Amino acid sequence: RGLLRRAPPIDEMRARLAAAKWALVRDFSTALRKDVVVTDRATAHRLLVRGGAGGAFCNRPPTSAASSVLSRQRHHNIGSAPYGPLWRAIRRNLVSEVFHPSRLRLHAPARRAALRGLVADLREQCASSESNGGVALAAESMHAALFSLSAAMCFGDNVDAARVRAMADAMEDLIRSLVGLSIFAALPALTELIYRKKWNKLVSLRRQQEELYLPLINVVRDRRPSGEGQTYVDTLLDLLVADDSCSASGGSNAPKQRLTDGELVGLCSEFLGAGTEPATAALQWVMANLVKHPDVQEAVRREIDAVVGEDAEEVGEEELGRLEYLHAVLMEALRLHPTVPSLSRQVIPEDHVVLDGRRATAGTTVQFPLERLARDKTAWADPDEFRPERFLAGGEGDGVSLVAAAGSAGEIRMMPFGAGRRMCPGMGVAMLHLGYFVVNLVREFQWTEAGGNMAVDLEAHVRFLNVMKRPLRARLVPRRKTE
Ligand code: HEM
Repeated sequence: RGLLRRAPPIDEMRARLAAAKWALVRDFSTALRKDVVVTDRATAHRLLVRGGAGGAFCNRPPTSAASSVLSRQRHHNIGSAPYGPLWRAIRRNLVSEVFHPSRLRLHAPARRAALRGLVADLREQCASSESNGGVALAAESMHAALFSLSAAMCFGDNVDAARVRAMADAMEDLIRSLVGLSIFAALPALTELIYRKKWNKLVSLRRQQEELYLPLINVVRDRRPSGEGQTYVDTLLDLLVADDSCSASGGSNAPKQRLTDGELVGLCSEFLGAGTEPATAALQWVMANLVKHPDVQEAVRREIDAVVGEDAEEVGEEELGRLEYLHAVLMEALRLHPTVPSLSRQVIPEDHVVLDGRRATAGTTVQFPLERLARDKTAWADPDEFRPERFLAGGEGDGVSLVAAAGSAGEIRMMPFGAGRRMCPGMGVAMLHLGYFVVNLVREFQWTEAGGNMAVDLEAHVRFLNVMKRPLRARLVPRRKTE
């Protein structure tokens, strides 16, 4: 009886057992992985841009994307696919069919609708919170706006708002679960057996995605072939891909087939997640820095008034190329707060990767920590300071390109979108969305610091992404009258 009384309650014992089991699995996998971290800018350039002599040094370690994990690394999206014909086909489709400038222009109405929705939402929050000084939950509103934009580009702009919200919630749930799931990528069979609960959770999240996405995919399928497809799903339905297992080279003789429903769901999930999450984090970092630096915020406004004029209804996306100071602000925020914390590549037998004078063995994972590389004292003066002027003509960052291979003189000074063949294919559209939202949000509102636990805190929370530890809240004062 005494023993029973002293024993912790059964739930607590279960929790302790689960924690011990988890720690064991995590340690086991860490012990198996061979990680090298590259912090030298010239080495990063040599490896990422020039590749591993012989091979391309273009593979990632197994990822925790749901499709890949649940299929034991057999089904892939762009980010998880091994370097080969499948990756080439689905990446080329995204870059040249969806993100080609002529196609991107077709989504201008969706961008305008997302911006208008965001501005209206922020105005309403200001009005209803007037008693506490117009503090707005900016982070949540930005996420909703960017997610609805990604959903419109993926499925079309007629998806009802409730379903868009359900997809956004499901994505949030998935990302929260992914944080603890890298273990599934490393040791799928073992963890499926002993970490049943997490596995089942992933299965149910994936099922939820299928229930949400497949009816929308079928709507697109049913209305074809009438007219030019404009959505991501349209392009995927047209796509024929070679099976990686049939053709290592991707030659034209390899049999080609349409994507399965499972693959379509995985690719849509990647499009919505990769298209929304890092961009929302980046938008928050930019606006947070503008709250902390009212002089910079004012300078952005002066540039808008000079270039676009005070009376224009909005700053159109075609004006962004003329806003040099705005560009400098975006570059500086991306340098200081790269929203993807680290790039990773995995050495395969064909790669000849030399590190510290020795050839890295196949299986070695090479990490490139982005913030550390971009805050290198030997590359930037006062690297931790937010100073957009450094990117203006004559500044130390003048000419630094986001395509790290271009104009980088054999070293990498920043690469928030990665580098080499696997760099982010969404860079152009991400910069368009960031510029368009920032410039119009600055024009519509005066952004100032809220007090207490609503104050802007630039501390980062680095897990899956590098996000603000305290989501952005700000006191907003509308600057323009509504009609
Ligand atoms: C501010 C926004 C964004 C940031 C900071 C960002 C950053 C990155 C980074 C650092 C990588 C890894 C690159 C490498 O390994 O060299 C990446 C990959 C990727 N990103 Fe983005 N990204 C953003 C927006 C987008 C958007 C809008 C999309 C569109 C759907 C997108 C789709 C992807 C995909 C598919 C990959 C994998 C590429 C591959 O493996 O070939 N990203 N992104």
